[in-house]
Amino acid sequence: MARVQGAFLPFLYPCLETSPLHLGRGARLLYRNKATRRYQSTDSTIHEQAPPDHPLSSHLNPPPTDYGRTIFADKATLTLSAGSGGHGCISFLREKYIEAGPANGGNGGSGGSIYIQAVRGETSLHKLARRSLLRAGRGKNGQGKSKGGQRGEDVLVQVPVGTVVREISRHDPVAEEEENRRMEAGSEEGAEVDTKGTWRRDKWMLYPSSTPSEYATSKFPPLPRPRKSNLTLAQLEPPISLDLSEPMEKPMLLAAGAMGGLGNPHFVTTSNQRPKFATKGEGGMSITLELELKLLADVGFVGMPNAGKSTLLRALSRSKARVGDWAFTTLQPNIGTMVLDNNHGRAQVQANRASGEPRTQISIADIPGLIPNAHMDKGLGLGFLRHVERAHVLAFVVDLSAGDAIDSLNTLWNELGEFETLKGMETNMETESRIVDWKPLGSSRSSASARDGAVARNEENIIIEPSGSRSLPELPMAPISSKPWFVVATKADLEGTQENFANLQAYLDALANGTVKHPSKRKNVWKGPLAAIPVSAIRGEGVERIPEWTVGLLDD
Ligand SMILES: Nc1nc2c(ncn2[C@@H]2O[C@H](COP(=O)(O)OP(=O)(O)OP(=O)(O)O)[C@@H](O)[C@H]2O)c(=O)[nH]1
Ligand SMILES: [Mg+2]
Repeated sequence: MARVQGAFLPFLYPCLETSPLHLGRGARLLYRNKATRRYQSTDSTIHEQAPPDHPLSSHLNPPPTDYGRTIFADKATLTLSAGSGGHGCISFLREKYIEAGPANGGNGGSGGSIYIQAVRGETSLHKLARRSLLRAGRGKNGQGKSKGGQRGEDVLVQVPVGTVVREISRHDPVAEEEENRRMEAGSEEGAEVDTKGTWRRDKWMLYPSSTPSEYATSKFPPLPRPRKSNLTLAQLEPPISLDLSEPMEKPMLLAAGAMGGLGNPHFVTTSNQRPKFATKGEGGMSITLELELKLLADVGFVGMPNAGKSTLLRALSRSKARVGDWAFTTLQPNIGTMVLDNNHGRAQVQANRASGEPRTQISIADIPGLIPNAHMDKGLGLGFLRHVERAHVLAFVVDLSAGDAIDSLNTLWNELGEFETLKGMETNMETESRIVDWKPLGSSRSSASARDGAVARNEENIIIEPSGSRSLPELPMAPISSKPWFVVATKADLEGTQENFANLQAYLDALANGTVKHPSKRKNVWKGPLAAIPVSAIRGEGVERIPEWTVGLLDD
């Protein structure tokens, strides 16, 4: 590898550094503002140990190498596989003086089911996105002495509140078997399906010590109908489409485990008292789901690059978002959680007026910066606004030391307005493409039914297209301009920022009075109290007003 200039090394290759922080242990813990006194270090030698290029290194002014990557995903595609049933057992009673006792094989246990539950405390789908396949346990096989097999283990999928679940496809062996039987019965015009005497490897269990010749001669009864567990009644109707916007007390069943096979006592007849066969367990169903987080955070930060969004997030939460004195330090959204407590570890419970449940924390999304013409794909584009779009409240982070704050605010609003326009156009195009449904001559019926995921019979073959295998439509969202918002004016500690702040405040007052036009140039804008909160995130000053104001907006 070519040698890299020493000065760039810590920035480009943090992992190559011997000491990640250049700092002593005390420096890592130093946390100096009064609102966050809890983490303050007791190490008095701290400033002597800090290197000259980061003389005041702390949680809020960290060197660029001191950061933790947020592992975060707002989408996940997941295949859930319910447990298959255990096989039935072939066994006979054996006791003293009873040489050839009656059949006593137990039934197989049923497979594990899959449940889903929306819970508070989860903020991301990354754990599920990483797994991609979740399997419930298989039922155990039945045993001799009429012992039934054990049930398979259930799986509980816990997702954050605000997750939307949509089904992409499913494979249900029991339903398919039933469909096959129905089609066969239909083709023979109501004649009873005769499966007598046939042996199917996937359905029948055979007595281990029997010889092949015995099977060639032995008679099999008609195959029992595929069995479904009682739990399937509680199963959701396909295709699954859920909007889990409230925390759930009890889990909801997504896929019930399959039934176990029947033991050999089920096949005792007058002609065959000692049947040497049992049935295998049913196959478990599998469902492929798309999970998407509809609500990401309570507050979303919108600001230009280098405005101080990540520093503000660090000041409000224990986030380790990367901070650097250059544009586009943040390349991926950071989600932080601000605990509403009284600085002594006791939760300051605030009633959430909408649902009446207590609010103990606020989640914050910090996204990469926006620059003028971001909607023309300048900078990092507008893709990240997807995350802000899903916040309840927007906080515009404006740097008071970087030119006119009003101009910055207007630029940001302009980009949000353009984002909404682009989205509206996209939605219209999508709707149009759905309305115009091209059908080739003479195949109108087949294409219509294929759209619905039904069975489409072409001339030569049958196409079974899983419903929703095409890309799913975008989630409907409230327009950005209708969200409550406020401004956080940062870097208020720097010289000569007072005047800039005063102008900004006057502008917001004029906006609230209606003397100035809304900067987004949209119609249905949010009309509420507008505030500009001056803070110095790097010193942790003034930030305590942010949770207060946010809670007020969230509850209104
Ligand atoms: N003086 C002063 N400097 C600040 C303040 N807040 C942030 N900074 C500095 O501003 C620079 C940029 O801060 P970041 O938090 O990385 O800014 P950002 O908005 O996240 O930037 P991007 O992620 O690139 O969009 C850093 O050098 C911070 O130390 C503040 O309140 N006062
Ligand atoms: Mg940042």
